[in-house]
Amino acid sequence: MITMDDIIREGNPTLREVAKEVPMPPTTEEKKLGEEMLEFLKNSQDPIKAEEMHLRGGVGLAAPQLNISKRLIAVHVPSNDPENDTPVISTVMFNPKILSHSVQDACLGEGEGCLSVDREVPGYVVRHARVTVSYYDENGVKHKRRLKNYEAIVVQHEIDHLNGVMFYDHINEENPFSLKEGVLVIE
Ligand SMILES: CC(C)(C)[C@H](NC(=O)Nc1cc(F)cc(F)c1)C(=O)N(CC(=O)NO)CC1CCCC1
Ligand SMILES: [Zn+2]
Repeated sequence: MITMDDIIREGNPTLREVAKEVPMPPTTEEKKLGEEMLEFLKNSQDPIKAEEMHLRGGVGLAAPQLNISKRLIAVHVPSNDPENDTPVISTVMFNPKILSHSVQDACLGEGEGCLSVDREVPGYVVRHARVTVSYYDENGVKHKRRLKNYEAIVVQHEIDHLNGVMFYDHINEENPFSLKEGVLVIE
């Protein structure tokens, strides 16, 4: 199973590569990788397992972070409502693609971090507020899904990893907390 030791950190050139499309349908090995990535996220959000395995609570993971330069991501975003056990999104996406996006932008009020970045990088990471993504599932079936708010941010953060982009590439160097008119701040 995947642990923090399998996650490469900034400085590893793989994080700056453009990952390769996965031919559909995925091979057994690629399907297994997707499942393990999702399992890592679930484990990382389980207090007992996270403590046992020294995992950072993760909501998304891209294959390049495992030094595998393939266009494959996993996202597991829990519901905000503590009463609700159903995650907002929990899926493996092969060859995810942003088909369209809102004019409106958004950012997380607390900025972003990254499982591959062992330091704080303060500043707003401005992204699209809403996106329509297409992707293939582990059976090679094509899906199209509209995402908004936090889950839209997570998927954009992971797709960035497939293009060699790190969250801090989006932060305004002159003024990390500058925001244009109309940008939605997600708390
Ligand atoms: C870098 C880290 C701080 C671990 C971040 N987690 C997170 O932001 N909060 C979190 C953790 C949980 F377990 C449950 C929960 F609802 C929220 C994260 O997983 N990522 C994913 C990543 O590094 N992918 O490559 C960074 C996030 C920043 C914005 C979107 C993803
Ligand atoms: Zn990341």
